[in-house]
Amino acid sequence: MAVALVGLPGAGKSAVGRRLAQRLQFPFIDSDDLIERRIGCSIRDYFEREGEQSFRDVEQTVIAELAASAEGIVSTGGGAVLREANRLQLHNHFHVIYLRSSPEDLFRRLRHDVKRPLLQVADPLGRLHELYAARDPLYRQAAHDVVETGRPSVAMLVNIIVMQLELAGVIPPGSRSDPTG
Ligand SMILES: Nc1ncnc2c1ncn2[C@@H]1O[C@H](COP(=O)(O)OP(=O)(O)OP(=O)(O)O)[C@@H](O)[C@H]1O
Ligand SMILES: O=C(O)C1=C[C@@H](O)[C@@H](O)[C@H](O)C1
Ligand SMILES: [Mg+2]
Repeated sequence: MAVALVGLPGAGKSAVGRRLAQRLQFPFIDSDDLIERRIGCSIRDYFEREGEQSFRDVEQTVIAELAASAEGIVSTGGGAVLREANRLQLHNHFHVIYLRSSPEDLFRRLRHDVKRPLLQVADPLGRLHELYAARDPLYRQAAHDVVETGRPSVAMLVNIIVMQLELAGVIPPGSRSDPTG
């Protein structure tokens, strides 16, 4: 069983992915964490030092490795779908869920964030609109399902995804009952 979450920065891939993995008792892997372990520094520092393309090369290697072992819940970096090779790896080896959020929702969640290098600009909302326009079609190409994240809480999103995974036959029926009530 392998599920990958894709979506823009702040869509909830890490937050939802971690809770989903706990609920289903599957391993949770955040591809950004794997990359940071490999490069030995923060992604933000690596962007500044080596540039985005070098980061994307490391990201592609990590995604290919994850696809080869495809297990558990993987939350991907926001730009993981930019390369076609990554979109194919993800689509072919995972059940991919696109957590779709509007630029306005993302801006509300991330306006105080300083960790996401692509948003450290004068007009982060404008930047989110650009990222959304460029990437929404790519997330849809990679994905098997789309989940709207605007209103539901993280806990509600986990319930929605568990239901979708059951309907898609990715997990057996009965996984839906929430042990926390
Ligand atoms: N549905 C939601 N409702 C309210 N807050 C949320 C929701 N989803 C995520 N958040 C909050 O928004 C912030 C960003 O979420 P998260 O780090 O999971 O995003 P991400 O998709 O992993 O981003 P990145 O691509 O940059 O890694 C976190 O503080 C998280 O708790
Ligand atoms: O949206 C992006 O391009 C990125 C999102 C983050 O998850 C990191 O993977 C990195 O900061 C790049
Ligand atoms: Mg994340």
